[in-house]
Amino acid sequence: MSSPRSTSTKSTKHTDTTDNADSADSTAEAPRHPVSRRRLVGTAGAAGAAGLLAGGASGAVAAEALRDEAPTPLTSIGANGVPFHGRHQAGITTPLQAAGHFAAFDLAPGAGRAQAAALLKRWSDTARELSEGRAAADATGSARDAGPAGLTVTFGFGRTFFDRTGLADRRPAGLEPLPAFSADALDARRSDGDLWLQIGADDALVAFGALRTLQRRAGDAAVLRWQMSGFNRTPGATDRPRSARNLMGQVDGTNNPKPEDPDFAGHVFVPASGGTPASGAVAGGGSAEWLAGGSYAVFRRIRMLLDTWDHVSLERQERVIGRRKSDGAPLSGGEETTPVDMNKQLPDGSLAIPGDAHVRVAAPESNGGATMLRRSFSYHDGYLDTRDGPVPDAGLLFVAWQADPLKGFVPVQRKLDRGDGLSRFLRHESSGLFAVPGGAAAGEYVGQRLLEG
Ligand SMILES: C=CC1=C(C)c2cc3[nH]c(cc4nc(cc5[nH]c(cc1n2)c(C)c5CCC(=O)O)C(CCC(=O)O)=C4C)c(C)c3C=C
Ligand SMILES: [Fe+2]
Repeated sequence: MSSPRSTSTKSTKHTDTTDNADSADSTAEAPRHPVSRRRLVGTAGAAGAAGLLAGGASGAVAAEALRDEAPTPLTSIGANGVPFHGRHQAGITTPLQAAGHFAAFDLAPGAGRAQAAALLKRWSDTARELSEGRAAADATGSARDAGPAGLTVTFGFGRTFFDRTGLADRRPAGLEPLPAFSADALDARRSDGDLWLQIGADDALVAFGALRTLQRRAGDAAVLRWQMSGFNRTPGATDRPRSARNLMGQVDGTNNPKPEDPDFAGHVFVPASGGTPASGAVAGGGSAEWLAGGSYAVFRRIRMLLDTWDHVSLERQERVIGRRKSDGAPLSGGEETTPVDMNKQLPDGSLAIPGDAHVRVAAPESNGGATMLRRSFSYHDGYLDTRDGPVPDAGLLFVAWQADPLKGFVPVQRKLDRGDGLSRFLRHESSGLFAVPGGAAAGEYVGQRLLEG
């Protein structure tokens, strides 16, 4: 995803770009790392701080103030907090974090609606406390000493959840199973699930602490079905905020819809009743009002055939995507953010963006306007033994967010399945489709409107 990340000097920066930022719970116990003045001095820069300390009487006062400061402040990354409460769950429009975990759970035999409700309440409380940086919520100790580091936890419901909880009549129409695609090589044991968690943080220990704590707090109600881990670039690793890169080396996320686009919410979030009927309705008609403000997540583990890719010339790699590898600029000219000119011809009359280039085949204009927000993590799970020797088990934990999978992922993947130059370098190995409820209001838990409505 491309959302540029801004740096901040505040202790709890609201990185989320939508309205989660207005609803942080201010009534609970204090976060474990309040801002300190030392941090503010630090923002003056090394030279400024050195000048202060060397500056005679006033320098001595400043030095004393620094010594008396407690606790030692966090860097801006550790101190960043993303509000848990809001109209939408955190982790959808939140800028990509450095570490990510995905996990699916099935309700335990005998667990039904009551157990699911208690579980979602437990998980929501834990996620809120962890995202506020409250040490007591971390059952592992692995996140001790750190701030929330931009932690987000996002919860989703799979198709089977509604059968297990006796809520089949409230299952939204958008949860119809995804069609089979010809390139699928899906592992059923690592696909689907009653419940889905997406965890992201800018610190690997914080992200792990959240995963493990939430898994433990599943208790007897749910059992882990599958779990996968991913990563992105660490914020601050580049000279300026830049789009992500994937493991093929491409700039990835450039042409994502932007929160400031007038139709962004319509593409990404399920409207209240009266909006698109298909996504916010139940299968037999009627409204799935509980999903208003929510979204649908399509999750795919897509392995990249990196050894094959690495043997392809740079020119060919760029034509497979339709963009330059160095800076992500379209092959039709300009820079990264220049709109792609699909009709541009080269002097020999051929198309600058080839007919099977990934960006041509995937673009909304090639798919009746189909639009999704891609927010993926790279993964590397070691090496696979093959006849040709070890090959990296690496690729993309692809996540697409949309108001309606039939107007986002499905038509685009159908098209890619048939005519995408990139697909011969990819293997889709696992898949899931989840209905992600809107965010919880203060005092509420995620999914309460479904489970208690
Ligand atoms: C079904 C949807 C998509 C899948 C699956 C998918 C996999 C995938 N994509 C890349 C790399 C890039 N994708 C880019 C653009 C792009 N991809 C999709 C959809 C899917 N990609 C869309 C809708 C778009 C935007 C098209 C447009 O409007 O221009 C790009 C270009 C940069 C960008 O805009 O993000 C790259 C690079 C990989 C490696 C991959 C599977 C592993
Ligand atoms: Fe793509």
